[in-house]
Amino acid sequence: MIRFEHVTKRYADGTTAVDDLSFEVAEGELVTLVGPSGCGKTTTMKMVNRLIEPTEGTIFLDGDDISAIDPVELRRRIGYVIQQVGLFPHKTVLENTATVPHLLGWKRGKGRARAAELLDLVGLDPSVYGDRYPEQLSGGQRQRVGVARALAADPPVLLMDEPFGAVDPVVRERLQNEFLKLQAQVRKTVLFVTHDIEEAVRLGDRIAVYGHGRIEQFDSPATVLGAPATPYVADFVGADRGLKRLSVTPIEESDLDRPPVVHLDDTLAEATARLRSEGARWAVVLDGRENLHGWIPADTPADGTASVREHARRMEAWLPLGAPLKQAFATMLQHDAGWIAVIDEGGEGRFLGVLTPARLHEALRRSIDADAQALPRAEVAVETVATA
Ligand SMILES: Nc1ncnc2c1ncn2[C@@H]1O[C@H](COP(=O)(O)OP(=O)(O)OP(=O)(O)O)[C@@H](O)[C@H]1O
Repeated sequence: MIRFEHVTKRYADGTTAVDDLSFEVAEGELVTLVGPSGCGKTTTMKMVNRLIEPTEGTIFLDGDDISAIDPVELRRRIGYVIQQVGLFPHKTVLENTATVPHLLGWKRGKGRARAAELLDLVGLDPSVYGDRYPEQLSGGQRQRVGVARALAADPPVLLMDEPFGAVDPVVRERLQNEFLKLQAQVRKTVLFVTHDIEEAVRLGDRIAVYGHGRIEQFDSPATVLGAPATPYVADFVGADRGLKRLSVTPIEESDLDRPPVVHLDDTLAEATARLRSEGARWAVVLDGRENLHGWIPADTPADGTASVREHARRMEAWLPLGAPLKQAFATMLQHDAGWIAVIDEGGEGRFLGVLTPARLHEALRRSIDADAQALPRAEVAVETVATA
């Protein structure tokens, strides 16, 4: 979709910002460009929409050499989001979002309808925010308008230059999550510039780690973290890359423990007697369709006729299979839970098992070793020290 072939950019003062760069971004792929300040990320990005012209080499968009495409026509195919959102202060949020459809000569009604749809998509209710002016929004809300505006003409390609750089870490993480959900729906081809390795790892399908004017490594987040190609990359991703891996390592079925299970309609006396005989302190409670309901402690006092249903406790700490280990860890902390329930990814809610801190640790170590040994994670044996 976007292809760089031997692209070099030398500025008039002799600075080589980009040096013989070749890489490709596939359709629907999100590639993050990450590296320290001044390494050529923005220059790379601006060459794609011809805000900057390369000194040498060729850039292709969908197979077309962009130097042969009229820049105005080219920019219609490319949404652009930057850190200083650049909203028009005297226009409302809805008008700002409809800017590009307006420029494209869409009928006013159609442009506004599209703008309202997009505001909704980025989590801003158009009936609440549509008539506000940019100064009446928070920084995070302004960034969302910037994203909505870039998507308004439905361009196949999005260029995003530190779009979440100006907001605090909490809002930033929320915007990143929202953007990932949005991207899962719209599947644009995205080049995303950031100097934050955490952000690059969370968002990118692949990451291009920049050194000076060159790409040092172009790989999946897990590979960049697990097997940095050069000492420079290892240094850039940092000594805590084991921790960062938490965000890119999904919960797999083989990571789960299978504790005792009881059902809502079981009698309490039978259920607790069984748990005690198995030496279990608690059990997961499922409904008739094997979906997660909650949990019950083995020492729940049983009076004659009660069923599990009346004494089961709701389980708030759960995640779908495939969620990153980091989220599992955060969920444990948030709910002060010694384990979390893991359910079917498909959204049916079928209970699969539980993840404990020990198993989480093991999954992380296995994931790191798997990369080093180029093996699937489930096949890696790790030695663990028994704590019980
Ligand atoms: N117009 C210009 N004239 C001369 N040199 C420039 C110009 N624009 C950028 N540079 C230089 O080119 C190099 C790459 O700049 P670029 O903006 O692409 O880096 P970056 O990786 O995006 O940095 P940052 O993260 O700080 O935005 C830097 O050394 C910069 O000083």
